[in-house]
This record gives sequence, C-alpha cells and structure tokens, in this order.
Amino acid sequence: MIATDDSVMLPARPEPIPLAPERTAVIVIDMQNAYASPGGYLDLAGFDISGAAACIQQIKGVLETARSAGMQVIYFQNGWDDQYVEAGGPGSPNWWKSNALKTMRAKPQLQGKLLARGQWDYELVDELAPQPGDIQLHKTRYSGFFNSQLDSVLRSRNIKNLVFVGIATNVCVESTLRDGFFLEYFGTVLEDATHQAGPDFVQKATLYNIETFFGWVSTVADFKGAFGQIAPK
Ligand SMILES: NC(=O)N/C=C\C(=O)O
Repeated sequence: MIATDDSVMLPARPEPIPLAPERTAVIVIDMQNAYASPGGYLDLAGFDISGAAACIQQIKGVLETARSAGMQVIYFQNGWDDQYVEAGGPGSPNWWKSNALKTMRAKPQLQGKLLARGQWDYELVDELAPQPGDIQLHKTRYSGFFNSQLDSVLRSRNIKNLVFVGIATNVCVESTLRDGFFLEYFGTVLEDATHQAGPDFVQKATLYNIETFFGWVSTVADFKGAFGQIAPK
C-alpha cells in the first residue's frame, strides 16, 4: 500500500487502505443497458437484474464524490462490432461461453442487437452519463485490462489504486480487479455499488475472494465518508 501526505484512509476489509485521490481511479464496469436495464442482455438471458436500479443510484453518488475529490473516473463498455468479428468465432472460448452470443443463437430475432456498438443494449444507462474529464474505454472480453488502453491510461497518470463499481461483480468486475492485481494495481470494490450475474452466493463468493486474495472490499457510505469533504487540488 502506498501512503502519501495526500492519502485518505478508506475503511475496508480486511483492513483500511490509504488512497490518494490523484493516484486513484474509479472504474465503472459496464453500466450499459445490457447489464442494468429491463430488456437488456442479462435480463433477456434470464439473469435477475432486480438489484441493478439500486446499484445505478449508488454509483451515481460514488461518481459525484469521486469527481469532486479530484479522482479520475473511467467508464468501460463491453461489446463488439455489429458483425461480431471482435467476439471471435467457434475458435474462441468467448463464442462458446458468452451468454449474449448464446442467447442470440437461441433467439435469432435478437441477432445484431445484444452488446453491439450502435445498439441501445450497448449504450450506458442514461442516469450515468459521463461528464467532461471522464474517460471512456471499450473492451471485448471480461477483463478491462485485456486488449484495452487501460494500463497505459493509468500509468501515464501515475494512478496506482482502482476503486471498482458496476455490473457484474463476479464476471467483469472480478476479472478486471484480478488482472489489475497481477499488474501491481491495488483494487478495492465498493460492494453495494456492484451487482452480480447469478444467485446471491456468487456475490458473496466474489467478495470473499477479493477480500482474502486479491484486494479490498468497502462500501459506498465509507467511500463518501472518506472522500466527501475533499476538494480537488
Ligand atoms: N459486465 C459483465 O460482468 N459481463 C458479464 C457477462 C457477459 O458479458 O456475458
């Protein structure tokens, strides 16, 4: 952990973590209609997204606090070109495991609609529109570090700490936090600003994994409490 004069202690499990706002980014994972809106991919594929609306409101509060404290906000959007070339064909495990691709194969009327750039499903939810100064990145696989600009964007800004919010905790949030761990980033997830794809136990399992092996777990209230009074430099 890197504590500087500017660091603020964020209460977290398994222990508080020092975060200097200028060395910290909030990573907003895939808050697209696909993952957070009724009629989006996860909903159509049969996942319970009833917790997504609350998650959106929590993230909104986190981003207001982060921006006013001078933290970089980075949005990810997950998906592919409209021909799904970037999704990979049968030679890619993504072609076999992606529930979006599987749903479209089962329901051909959805072909071209799910997670395709230019479609409603791919767009960020209206409530979380990026603000000037925020960075928007695209990814084609679960990890935000894979084949993306994330690492260079962070290194060029001397950012070492990542605070994660978004959907889904057990897939893209966890994948990105884990890859960040291997690249020497300190990852913290705000548990009540995330939502899982699957039963409740997968949320618990992911938080256990993060807290025990890969990073830290905190809450929206603790994040706001720690950074709510800070003015940007
Ligand atoms: N954003 C995510 O966590 N995505 C999870 C599943 C998928 O994209 O198929």
